Amino acid sequence: MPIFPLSIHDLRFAPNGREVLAGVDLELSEEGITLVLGPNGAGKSVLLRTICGLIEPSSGSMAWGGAGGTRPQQGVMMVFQRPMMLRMAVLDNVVLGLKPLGVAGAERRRRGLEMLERVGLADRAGDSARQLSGGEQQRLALARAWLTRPRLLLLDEPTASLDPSASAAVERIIREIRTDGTRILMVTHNLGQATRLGDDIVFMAGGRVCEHTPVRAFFARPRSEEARLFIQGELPWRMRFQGA
Ligand SMILES: Nc1ncnc2c1ncn2[C@@H]1O[C@H](COP(=O)(O)OP(=O)(O)OP(=O)(O)O)[C@@H](O)[C@H]1O
Repeated sequence: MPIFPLSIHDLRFAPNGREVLAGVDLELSEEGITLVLGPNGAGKSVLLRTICGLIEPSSGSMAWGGAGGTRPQQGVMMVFQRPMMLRMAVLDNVVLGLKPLGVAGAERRRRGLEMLERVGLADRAGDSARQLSGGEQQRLALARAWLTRPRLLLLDEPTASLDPSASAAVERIIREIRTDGTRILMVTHNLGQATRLGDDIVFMAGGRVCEHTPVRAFFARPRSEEARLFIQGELPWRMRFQGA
């Protein structure tokens, strides 16, 4: 079932009447890494969760694979800032997504071990996943998603609590996943990371997409006033004073 282009139009989410998504318009084509930037509370995580199907929007439309297309049953995965680790071994955790795809036990194990090798966790296959460090758990979570060969991978601040070397390892894996053909939409607060990884930037503020711009142009000449202030480090203050 086709996933791209994904066309999001006037998407709103207003729990208890408070607009968290206030009319998001966004078009995602087939390739690349799109970074979602914006101040705290802009609605970045909610947007990713809505795309993933974890949040039901109040109104608006998402057309998958062209006009009228509905959400595909498979092919969209999300990895969170604090990934979920079941009380099982690393290998059992990494192959979790293969069973619903009908992959048999021995083949699951083979693919799982191969994947752990790719993310540098092969020697930890038999350890308890919950004993891994934060960076190792994030690599495991990415490996688990990657193993299902998603067409679209949603990443919500995957390096937020990691040190620079663990972040660099995660960034390397994200690049490889992209090279492997997965479209990535990722939230980050790290502007350096955005320039290292991103092809384009979606900038959000106040529950809206203010602009969607190629990464170089975004940092050289942001089109929206909100993005300009954000890059200068001023947006959260202005929004507070304006009561936004
Ligand atoms: N499931 C939900 N139901 C109702 N409100 C929610 C839900 N999830 C988040 N919110 C609210 O939506 C607003 C935006 O939250 P969101 O987590 O999307 O912001 P964000 O841009 O990701 O911010 P941050 O950078 O701090 O993570 C917040 O006020 C939050 O409390």
